[in-house]
Amino acid sequence: MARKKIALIGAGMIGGTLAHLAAKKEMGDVVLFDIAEGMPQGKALDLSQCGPIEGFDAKITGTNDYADIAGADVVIVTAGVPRKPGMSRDDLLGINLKVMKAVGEGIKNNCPDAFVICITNPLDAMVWALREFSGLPHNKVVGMAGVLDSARFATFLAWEFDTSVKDVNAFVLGGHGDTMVPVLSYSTINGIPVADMAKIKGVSESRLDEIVDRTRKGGGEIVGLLGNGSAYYAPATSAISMAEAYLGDQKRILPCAAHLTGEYGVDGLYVGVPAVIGADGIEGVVEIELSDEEKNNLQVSIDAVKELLEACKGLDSSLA
Ligand SMILES: NC(=O)C1=CN([C@@H]2O[C@H](COP(=O)(O)OP(=O)(O)OC[C@H]3O[C@@H](n4cnc5c(N)ncnc54)[C@H](O)[C@@H]3O)[C@@H](O)[C@H]2O)C=CC1
Ligand SMILES: O=C([O-])CC(=O)C(=O)O
Repeated sequence: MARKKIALIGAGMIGGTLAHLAAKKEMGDVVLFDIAEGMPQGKALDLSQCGPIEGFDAKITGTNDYADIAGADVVIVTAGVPRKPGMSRDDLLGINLKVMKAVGEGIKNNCPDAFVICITNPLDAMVWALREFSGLPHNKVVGMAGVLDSARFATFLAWEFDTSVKDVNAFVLGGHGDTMVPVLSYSTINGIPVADMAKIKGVSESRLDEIVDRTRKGGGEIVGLLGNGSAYYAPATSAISMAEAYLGDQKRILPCAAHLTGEYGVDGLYVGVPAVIGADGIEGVVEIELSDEEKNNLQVSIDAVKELLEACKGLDSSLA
């Protein structure tokens, strides 16, 4: 069987990390695309030279030509600009929307059968715009955020309960902004609801609220610490798990920005929900029961995403 082809659009911090992970896991041959000349070629050369040490068989190439992503099975998009301290993700909308237009056309013209994972921020608006510009089926274009946000939530819960992260199953719904909805009622420590574990361990409700708040602001915390750029190791790892679910037809239920057509009362938007990823891309959305408070919080997050889509339509009339 021929090797799969993974195209990475954007060869910056996340793009380079994605290339390394994809090669190390032998997911397929990797093409790193960027508009910066020389940079993707340089990273590809450097990463290729990990091969003899790590013992992976994967061809890694760098390019500035969209023709080289032809026939890709998976495309992961990180092209664009990250935020700086003091900025919100939404401040990136204008600049990254133009990038999505170019990337969407590149994908449409070269690999229209690919499964496309968008990472560029502001995520829920950019994945929607990328889908519009590329014209690919909605089930083949998805946004990565929920896996990352849930991993942050899980990390903080594991630290609080002094337990292995392997036993924590934490869950975040909604848009990838400060209004995201970490859902404690569906988060467990090896099946034990977090609320029960909190009682056992003497963790107060207000402490759990602090963990929820830290999760919501998890991206900003790292932006503030790095001083230049944003998180990249965990974002890349998250997207790789989604690509693996597709390539391996794993039917994993992963929180991701999926196109909704009525689920959760939402029509025509991309919002973070539990979605099944398999060989057909997004094969379904799982609708879970939420409390009134959780529903209200989700609505706030959905409204924030809607506002961003209106802003996109105002900036690019082809989206209106
Ligand atoms: N969805 C999520 O959970 C997360 C999203 N992000 C977002 O991911 C994006 C990328 O982050 P990093 O890799 O850290 O940024 P980076 O700045 O290191 O890399 C971005 C790359 O995109 C390239 N680029 C710019 N315009 C392009 C175009 N038209 N075509 C192709 N490439 C182009 C740049 O030359 C640069 O190499 C940012 O928008 C960031 O906010 C970051 C972390 C998590
Ligand atoms: O916070 C940012 O700008 C990058 C991002 O989306 C994250 O790390 O969650």
